[in-house]
Amino acid sequence: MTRQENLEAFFRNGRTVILPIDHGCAIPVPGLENPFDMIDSVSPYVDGYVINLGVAMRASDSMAGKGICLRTDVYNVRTEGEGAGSINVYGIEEAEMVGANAVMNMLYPGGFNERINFQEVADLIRTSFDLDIPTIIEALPVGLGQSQHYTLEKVQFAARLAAELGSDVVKVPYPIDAKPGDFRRVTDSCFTPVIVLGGAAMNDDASLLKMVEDAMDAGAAGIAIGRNVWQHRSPAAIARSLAAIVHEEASALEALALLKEPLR
Ligand SMILES: O=C[C@H](O)COP(=O)(O)O
Repeated sequence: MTRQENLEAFFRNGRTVILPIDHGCAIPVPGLENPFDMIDSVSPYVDGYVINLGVAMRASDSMAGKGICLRTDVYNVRTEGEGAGSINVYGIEEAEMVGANAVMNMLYPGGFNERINFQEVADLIRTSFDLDIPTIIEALPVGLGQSQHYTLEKVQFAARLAAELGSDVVKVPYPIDAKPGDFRRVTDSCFTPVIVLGGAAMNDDASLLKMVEDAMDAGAAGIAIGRNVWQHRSPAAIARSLAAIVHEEASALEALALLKEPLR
């Protein structure tokens, strides 16, 4: 497949709903004990998955026709501590080996380890051209779980840095200080598609859906939301509501009402 064809595996009309279930390489994962059951249950509502090599090696039928993004770094928050950064352990060859359509790696501008991290990301992007497998760089100011640093100004810089380094798609947190419309500053200053992650489970459907509505209204190309889906009381129902906002231009209120409708 060409680089563009691989990228298009994740997008429908330029928009995407990706389910990341790669958290087992970084943080405890209550709710994700069986990643394959999770993949089966949300499959009708998502366009792709972010997974680690161990899951990718055991790909299930429900993943057929979906975009597969291989996580290339690892980070154990329990031993390293928050903000310690991650280590790049896999690359483009492993992605090809498991038939992935993209790779994902963290970028931590302002992190204590940024010199090594920037070089690892650059090396990954450079080698991605050898096999035409695109990169989705997850740009987090300072580090994973450092949400106090996820301000509009720092997220805007992080997104731009990822794009400048050559990422095909940039994934960022929704800024903690963004008012409706403010996220446009991030999407306007980033010349790649920008997708939004979810962070720790909010346990607040209305706030989650409003955040996604605001992000999409401000030019986001989609979402890669993990814990707020797979730790939800009904992962399939919340995935359906998120997909309604991203793909059908449902409002947050309509998506909230949809949560009460039975699943097919
Ligand atoms: O790869 C995982 C992402 O960081 C998104 O996951 P999250 O929505 O649980 O933050």
